Amino acid sequence: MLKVDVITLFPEMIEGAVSHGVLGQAVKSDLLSVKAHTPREFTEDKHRTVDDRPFGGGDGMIMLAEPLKKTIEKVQHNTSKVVYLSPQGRTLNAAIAKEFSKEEHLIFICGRYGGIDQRIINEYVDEELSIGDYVLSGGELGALVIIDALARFIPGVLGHGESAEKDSFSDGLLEQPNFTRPREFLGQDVPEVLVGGNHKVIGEWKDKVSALVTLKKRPDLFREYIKVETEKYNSLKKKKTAAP
Ligand SMILES: NC(=O)c1ccc(NC2CCCC2)nc1
Repeated sequence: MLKVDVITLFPEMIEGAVSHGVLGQAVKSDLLSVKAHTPREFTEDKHRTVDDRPFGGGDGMIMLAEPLKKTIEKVQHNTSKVVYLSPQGRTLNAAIAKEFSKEEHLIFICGRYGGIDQRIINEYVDEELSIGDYVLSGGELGALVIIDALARFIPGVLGHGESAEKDSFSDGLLEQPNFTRPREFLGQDVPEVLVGGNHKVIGEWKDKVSALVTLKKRPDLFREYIKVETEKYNSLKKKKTAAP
């Protein structure tokens, strides 16, 4: 079972977010473990200080190395992968989420204020990860986005039949439009094909519309999809001609 430890000054942010919905169910069913730890537990001064002014001046405070070191060393073991949430990291995508879902133990370090002491990054961090090109007030929302995205790849987290492999982005295409009751709403009907019940025709419709939606909204993804599918087709053809 994948174990996730989140190092954060606001443990309730993490605990609250992983106790609802699909994530909450996954934690309850022991498919995933998510625990939060605050460096404040490892301070010794009466103000429980976790930050200090940066050498060289500049705005904002920096998180002290010592409380972070103690927190990391409390949860770390030899198979841990330590990830620091930062705009300087590679940007999260479905492939990275899938990769992370295969880890045994993830430790997410969530910075606050102006960041953390560089010596912690040098000594403990295996990789920095970003959820996009913007600055946030803390790493917690980044950690939660990654935890949500990776959980979908853990067998059993999504209902049977559903799978993250069928998520848009996992097959490289955006999803077709979805409808539920009533059949007519705001003067708009549900596409006939979807109420026809012919699963082969419905599947073909979904594939076609999914490709068209992607072509229209994300032509970059569509080009990549065509490239990947063409490579698959060519390698299949090569195998067929090569095989006796
Ligand atoms: N784009 C991101 O994934 C991201 C991560 C952390 C962050 N802020 C943190 C980093 C150090 C102090 C606050 N901002 C943005």
